[in-house]
Amino acid sequence: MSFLSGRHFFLLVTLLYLCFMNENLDPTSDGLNAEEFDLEKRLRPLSFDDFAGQDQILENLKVFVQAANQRNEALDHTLFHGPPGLGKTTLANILANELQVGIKITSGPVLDKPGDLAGLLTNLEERDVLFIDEIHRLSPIVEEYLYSAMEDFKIDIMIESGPNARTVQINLNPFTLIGATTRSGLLTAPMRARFGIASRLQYYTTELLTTIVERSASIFKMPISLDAAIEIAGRSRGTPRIANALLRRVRDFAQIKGNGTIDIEIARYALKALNVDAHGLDEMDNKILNTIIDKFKGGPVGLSTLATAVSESSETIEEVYEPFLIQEGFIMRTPRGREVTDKAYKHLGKLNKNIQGGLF
Ligand SMILES: Nc1ncnc2c1ncn2[C@@H]1O[C@H](COP(=O)(O)OP(=O)(O)OP(=O)(O)O)[C@@H](O)[C@H]1O
Ligand SMILES: [Mg+2]
Repeated sequence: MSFLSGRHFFLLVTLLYLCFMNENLDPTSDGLNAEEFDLEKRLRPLSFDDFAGQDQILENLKVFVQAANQRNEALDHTLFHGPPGLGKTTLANILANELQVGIKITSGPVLDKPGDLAGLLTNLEERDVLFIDEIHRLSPIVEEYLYSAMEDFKIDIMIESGPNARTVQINLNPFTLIGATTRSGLLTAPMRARFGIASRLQYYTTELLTTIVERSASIFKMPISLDAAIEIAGRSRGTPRIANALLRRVRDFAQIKGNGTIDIEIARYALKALNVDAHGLDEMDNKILNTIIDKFKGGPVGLSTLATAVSESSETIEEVYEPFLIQEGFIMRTPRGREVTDKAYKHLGKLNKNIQGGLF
């Protein structure tokens, strides 16, 4: 037994610990309860073919996956960024499926020590995917630890403690890191540079969301008319997650107050009862528009002033809320700041005093 010296024993224990450590996997990282999580899972597309929209991104990914499969190599590290609910987590899972490899899922805030990350990394098999959600929230020390793993597929682990402490380098299986973030502006430059593939997801058109609503309804075995699907899609803020959530609620109304079919009447009735905005704008969207109009005379107002006024961070406004409001023509970005459009006044039923002033 002389080969099992104290040092070797310590190393063995460390490795065993790393192998059995799974607590950082966080399947419900989107913060849903168990039932909603289960429904969400059933609706989540599993292959490229099930995934609607984001055509350019998908076309490229198909090529990269096919090439990696042919060469039997790990796919290059991939970053998905864009507002919540547009399909970043879904695409990470699809990539693992299409690569026919395993996926381990974790998120930035959960990994607070390099040891947590080491546990996940040493458990990856060749070509596996490690998905890190909210990757902008990794602590600097964990992030730095990730660099050599991503670049050279090597990590250093510390063995023993006190005066005998030393590091041992471990080779990892080649793997693919998939990162997702709603706040790409907060990613550090070295982190960003380590992703060979980076894609920004866009909001969905009403047509695309209509097909997503129809697909989800058929998974629920719930008959739905085309006009009802369009109505739900049009109020979903360009976001599949919201479309599916609205569909689930409308389905409840159809089951209890209707005849089990989703037609335009029950869809309108339900959406009214749910207080869903005609354009699908949410509370913060409306707060932003109201604030620019009421406190800043319609703008222009600087981003940080606006952020303070609505008690939200500038980055969140810029990366989560503003893109949709700009795309839908409710606000404009001017060199002097953010300005609401006439469409915003009309939407909120407010008088545009700037135009009135010019008339008299
Ligand atoms: N292109 C799509 N086609 C069909 N369904 C989609 C598509 N994109 C997203 N979905 C649906 O929307 C839900 C939310 O998507 P997902 O969880 O991938 O968003 P996300 O970008 O990871 O959001 P977050 O930033 O909040 O984590 C999925 O469960 C899936 O059902
Ligand atoms: Mg996600």
